[in-house]
Amino acid sequence: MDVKAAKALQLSALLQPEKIRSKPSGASSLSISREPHKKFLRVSVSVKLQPVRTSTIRRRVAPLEVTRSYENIPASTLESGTCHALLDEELILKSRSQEIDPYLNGRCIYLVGMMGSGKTTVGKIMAQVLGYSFCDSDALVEEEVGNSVADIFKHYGEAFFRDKETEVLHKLSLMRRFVISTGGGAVIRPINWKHMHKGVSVWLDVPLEALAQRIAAVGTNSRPLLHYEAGDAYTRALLKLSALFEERGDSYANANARVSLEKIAAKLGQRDVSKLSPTAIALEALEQIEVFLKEEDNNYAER
Ligand SMILES: Nc1ncnc2c1ncn2[C@@H]1O[C@H](COP(=O)(O)OP(=O)(O)O)[C@@H](O)[C@H]1O
Ligand SMILES: O=C(O)C1=C[C@@H](OP(=O)(O)O)[C@@H](O)[C@H](O)C1
Repeated sequence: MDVKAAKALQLSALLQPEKIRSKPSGASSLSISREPHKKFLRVSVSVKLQPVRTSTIRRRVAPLEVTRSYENIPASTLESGTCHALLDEELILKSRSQEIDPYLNGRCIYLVGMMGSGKTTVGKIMAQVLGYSFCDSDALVEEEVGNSVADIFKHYGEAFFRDKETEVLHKLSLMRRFVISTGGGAVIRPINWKHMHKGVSVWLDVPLEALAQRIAAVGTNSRPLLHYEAGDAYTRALLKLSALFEERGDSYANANARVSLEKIAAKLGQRDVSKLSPTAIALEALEQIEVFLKEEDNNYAER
């Protein structure tokens, strides 16, 4: 074991009671190994915590267990403390997911938002931490039609794609324990909301400039509505995204919870939303879901 790195990764520093509202049960382990070329580390951490009961819902409280392996971490990253932050986030995510689990009661989570808002990236993290399965409604349409989204738009048109999207959302509304990344345009049909309201919906609200940056970086091959023939990628994407948002902004606001990247950045004292990690966004999503679910629970109790 690398002693300097182990010191940098004191487990006690991870157990911040005010953040995770839990206390250690004593079971924790850490192993660190150095890759042969000496620059990279493999870190494996396992922490088991006994949560303190805070919710009003009666439930059995399971211990909180997080096991994470990080491959190819530069030793400098670990020693700088970045690793602490990653592991802290992991524990907080897990704690938050346990907090909302009994209120969710197996209902699916639907992520809505513009193209490139991070529904897939953030959704996978949420599914993992909640012990849910993840699925992407676009991928299900592609599977059913046997073509990529881009080819479906090209050969059959948008209306055909929208019908398939509605069919897929209907099927998903009969399922439990899924985090679903929906297509950016799924919000425009009221019938889709009828399906999505069977679960809990979350709007990932990302400033259009940040979206345009991401789209310009990955290209528009899989996003036919943003396709452009020529010109500056960022400007083209921003123009198209702005036009779409003009039509859809109100529909996204139908979601049960809203995750505003601008608000997260303000909370963290950051100026640039593009610096926010998908994990920090997933954490805010769980917090906003918790707010919605507790309000729903209170309204139910008052009736
Ligand atoms: N928080 C983030 N910071 C930086 N890039 C991100 C973030 N979230 C997603 N991305 C990147 O943006 C692109 C679109 O993300 P994706 O999850 O596919 O969005 P969506 O499913 O909403 O279309 C991907 O290349 C992804 O890696
Ligand atoms: O905004 C839209 O109308 C669309 C978004 C895409 O999904 P992502 O939001 O996952 O890119 C995909 O469903 C299709 O290209 C149409």
